[in-house]
Amino acid sequence: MGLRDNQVNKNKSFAQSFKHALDGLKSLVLTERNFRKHLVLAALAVLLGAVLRLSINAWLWVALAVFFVFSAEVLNTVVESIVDLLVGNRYDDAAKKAKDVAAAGVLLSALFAVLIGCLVYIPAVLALF
Ligand SMILES: Nc1ncnc2c1ncn2[C@@H]1O[C@H](COP(=O)(O)OP(=O)(O)OP(=O)(O)O)[C@@H](O)[C@H]1O
Repeated sequence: MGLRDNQVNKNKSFAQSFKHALDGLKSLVLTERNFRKHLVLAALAVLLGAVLRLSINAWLWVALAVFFVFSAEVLNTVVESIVDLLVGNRYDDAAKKAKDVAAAGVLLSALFAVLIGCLVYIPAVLALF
């Protein structure tokens, strides 16, 4: 992934912790296709929100939905990585359950985002007419 510095001991400073968190973000963007799709959709939601001049209350709901989806993607990627580390390419029922449930978390968060999107953007668009 191009992120290896071979460190295996604990971070010694906030700067080091922060750098590794940024490495994680970089890894998400570079390796997770679904995360990139959600990033683009979030950018579009922010753009549309700016055009529609959403209220602060509406922005809070949009932000909650966006970060909920991002968090679910992060958790999904963590689960996939750990499962792959443990079982590799071998089929395993527990591995399937872990990956499927993690994916279900992303699906639930995306449904929540769609719900918030409808509740926030439809009235904002209708208010233009
Ligand atoms: N080792 C395994 N044992 C059993 N089933 C597995 C295993 N690895 C993957 N699967 C099944 O294949 C599906 C896809 O797994 P994969 O690791 O490719 O996820 P992915 O393509 O990264 O998923 P996503 O679309 O969420 O990014 C899993 O949801 C699971 O049902």
